[in-house]
Amino acid sequence: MSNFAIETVGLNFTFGRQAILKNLALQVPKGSIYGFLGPNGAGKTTTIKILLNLLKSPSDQVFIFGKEINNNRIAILKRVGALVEQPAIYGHLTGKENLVNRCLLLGIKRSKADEMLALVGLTEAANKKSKQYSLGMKQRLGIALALVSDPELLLLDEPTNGLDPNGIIEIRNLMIELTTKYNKTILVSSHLLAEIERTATHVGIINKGELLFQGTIQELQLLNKPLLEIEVTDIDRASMLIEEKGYEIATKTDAKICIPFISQTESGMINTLLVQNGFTVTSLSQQRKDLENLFLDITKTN
Ligand SMILES: Nc1ncnc2c1ncn2[C@@H]1O[C@H](COP(=O)(O)OP(=O)(O)OP(=O)(O)O)[C@@H](O)[C@H]1O
Repeated sequence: MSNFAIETVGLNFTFGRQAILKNLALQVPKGSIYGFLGPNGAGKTTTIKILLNLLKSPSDQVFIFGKEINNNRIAILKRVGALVEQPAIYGHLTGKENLVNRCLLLGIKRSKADEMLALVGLTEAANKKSKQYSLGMKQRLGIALALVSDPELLLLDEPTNGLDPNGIIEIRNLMIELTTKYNKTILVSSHLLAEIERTATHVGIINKGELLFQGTIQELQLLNKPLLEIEVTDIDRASMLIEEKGYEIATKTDAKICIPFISQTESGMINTLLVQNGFTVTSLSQQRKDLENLFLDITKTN
């Protein structure tokens, strides 16, 4: 029995002559929230469509619950729910009617609709026309629709795109609840490192169709160590002083110096050092790297 809900083995995919996915080896452990991270155009949606057999993969490259996808399409898809691009919602129907429709279609008892509304926090809006829903409510209804058949695996393509901070938190909490309380496995794509870091247990980073990193969130955090950003007068002389004292300069621009963050105490000591040597420190703050800088680090380490 495979411990992976999803496994791709050297997955290659082309659109015409353009290679979109190159030797992709995803391993999504059962019960995980797997953050599938990459910039626009990296190949996330294409991968998700392949995992749903909406795009056909070469044989023996995609396995869901240990079974090859092309040969076990129906059996696999029964166990998978998805939200890809826009959720398929009928705007003229209420949230509840949308869900009841889906229940009838799948031969599932209607009471499941109320259960799903409660799960995604839409009970109060159940009888409102879904075209009047906010974007966040529509996304939650989309997830509820994907959950009607009680799938073990949920594929969510950028579910927080365009949501306000509250909407993002609601989706985040829902994903955590679904894995911890209901034993689901979730693959969620995003182009935002900070967003993935908040929920994922595992991460895969894709760029131009290649998997640059795959591991646990702890392994990613080891790579993504925070920086101390120092805005100070006379940058060149200040950075010489910092280096003389044995600190490594990560980056330097005309406006600021970044060094690896060590501790609050150490940051205070650097501040004192600069001030005592006649520099004016205008800002001292801890920063996380963004996705682009993380890419540079990963490429360097590889
Ligand atoms: N139907 C198609 N025909 C040809 N090329 C396509 C098609 N769909 C996607 N592509 C190309 O495949 C590449 C990967 O696109 P994909 O949508 O998978 O990326 P993504 O990581 O999901 O990015 P985004 O966040 O922008 O959706 C892009 O270069 C895109 O232009």
